[in-house]
Amino acid sequence: MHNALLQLNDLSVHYGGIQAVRNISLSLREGEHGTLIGANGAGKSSTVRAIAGLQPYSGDILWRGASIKGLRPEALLQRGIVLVPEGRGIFSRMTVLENLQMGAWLRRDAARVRAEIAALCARFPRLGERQNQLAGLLSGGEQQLLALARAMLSQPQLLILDEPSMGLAPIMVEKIFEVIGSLRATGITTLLIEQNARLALEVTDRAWVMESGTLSCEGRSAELLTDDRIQQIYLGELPV
Ligand SMILES: Nc1ncnc2c1ncn2[C@@H]1O[C@H](COP(=O)(O)OP(=O)(O)OP(=O)(O)O)[C@@H](O)[C@H]1O
Repeated sequence: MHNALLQLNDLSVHYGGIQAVRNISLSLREGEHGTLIGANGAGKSSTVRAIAGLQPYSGDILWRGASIKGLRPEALLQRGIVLVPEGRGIFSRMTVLENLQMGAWLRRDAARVRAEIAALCARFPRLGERQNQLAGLLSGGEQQLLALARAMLSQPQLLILDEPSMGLAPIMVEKIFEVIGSLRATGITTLLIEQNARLALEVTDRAWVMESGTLSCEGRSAELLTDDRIQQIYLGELPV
């Protein structure tokens, strides 16, 4: 497809004899917000780990039309491909501030980074107030905010979020989704994996449904929200 920022061509991921992802192809345009939904074990995390260079794969992944197969995670980060992994990947024995600084480790514009950290601490006062505390002492929701703020400091062009609401209280899920929704105004392309399919479909443009390693359905998120089969299986709305 023309103008694709990211394109997966026949992507497969194996773990020994287990094939977790089976020849999937999809593309995401610049500025678009996509979501991968599906049951546990469908292959969503394996797919995004492959995109971020954390998982060997067969098939090909193109970034702005050129293959990025075999590139290390740092090289992909330099291109702007940033993954906030399931479980957040916070450095729990480092302070909140040190975690934020880690997000900018490839950057050379120190003054700008300091200004962006100050702005993020003002935007998320819970982080600002706890700058010098160990990140491991934050609540789950605060850690997720920290993971999002740290990812923003890496200047992502594609921000991949793997289960950002996992294990969070409803009030924090709301807050996290407010932040994810606000990314729409930034021009950053996003790819979201989320158990809460309704929320995921509400904040994205395009969706792919994964089942047993394959893509069983794709379409505009707004259309999938009203699709009977999707409603029954993924939105918990059983027919009467
Ligand atoms: N490191 C691994 N070694 C062996 N099998 C794995 C490994 N990681 C994942 N799998 C298997 O690959 C399949 C896909 O897992 P994956 O985590 O990609 O799915 P998922 O859709 O992200 O599910 P979840 O929401 O549970 O994370 C599952 O059958 C899983 O058990």
